[in-house]
Amino acid sequence: MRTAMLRSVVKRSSTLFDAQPSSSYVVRRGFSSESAPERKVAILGAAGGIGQPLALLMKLNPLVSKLALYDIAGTPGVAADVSHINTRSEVSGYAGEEQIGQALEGADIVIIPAGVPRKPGMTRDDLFNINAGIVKSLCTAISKYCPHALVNMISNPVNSTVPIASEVFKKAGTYDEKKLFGVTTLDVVRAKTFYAGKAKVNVADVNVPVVGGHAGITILPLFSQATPKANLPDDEIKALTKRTQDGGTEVVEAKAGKGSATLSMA
Ligand SMILES: NC(=O)C1=CN([C@@H]2O[C@H](COP(=O)(O)OP(=O)(O)OC[C@H]3O[C@@H](n4cnc5c(N)ncnc54)[C@H](O)[C@@H]3O)[C@@H](O)[C@H]2O)C=CC1
Ligand SMILES: O=C([O-])CC(=O)C(=O)O
Repeated sequence: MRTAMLRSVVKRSSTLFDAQPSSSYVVRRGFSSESAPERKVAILGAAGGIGQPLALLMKLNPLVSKLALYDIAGTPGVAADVSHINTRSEVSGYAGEEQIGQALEGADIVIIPAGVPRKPGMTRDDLFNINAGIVKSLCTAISKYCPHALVNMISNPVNSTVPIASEVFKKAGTYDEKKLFGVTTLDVVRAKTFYAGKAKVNVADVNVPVVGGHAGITILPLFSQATPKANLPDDEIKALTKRTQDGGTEVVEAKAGKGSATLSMA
């Protein structure tokens, strides 16, 4: 899904890498390829639990030519580390609000895992007050510096942060419903894994559509449409549905206060 999205992106110009790097951020040159198109990806919240493995995966993606890693702190170190991987993209680290413009300028895709994660006993909605403000300010910057970028919202509660982003973009006159995504792929990933285990089929062959939102009962895995067909009894379908809906809580509880899903998410 990520690859399909990246393939649909049109090249846009970027001036960032023509400039001399200042001492406050790092620019590391990667290996270039003549034939692959130029595409810049910016990760906002790149020093966090999701941001770091996501930065690694983006660095491994041959469709990415520039990777901008932005966070309030810690990104020069993450950028230095990831930049040593021998793939084509140039990696830059940006820390602090005064550098967000440089991080976003020319970005084709912006991925946002910035914000606080849940602790045991919390719902995703409990994150609203703090994450709403973070998302609002980041989306305001996106409107200003890369208004045409595809925006992938990971920060929770996704059911609310996506509407917040759309309102910010509408106010700025940059809203395009085809370019704003709430990232709920993890629900599909979980539904496939849990179904394969119950149905005793190869997980690589499994497809399970999931519709709705990204919190509790708003997550609707359609196991009736799952393939390969397995004719599981109703009680097993109910249990699979509940486990998929509660998958995030399962990880939050297992991590016991050290955050929520990061690796399966990235
Ligand atoms: N959509 C989904 O499927 C999932 C969403 N999440 C959500 O993703 C978010 C991040 O989770 P983690 O990476 O585990 O948290 P984390 O706390 O490990 O990392 C968050 C990062 O965001 C940064 N940050 C905070 N305010 C910022 C700002 N104004 N600008 C830029 N960066 C800022 C922090 O410095 C930190 O590095 C949480 O809200 C979590 O609930 C988590 C798992 C799955
Ligand atoms: O449950 C959480 O807080 C994180 C999340 O969205 C998930 O793992 O699906």
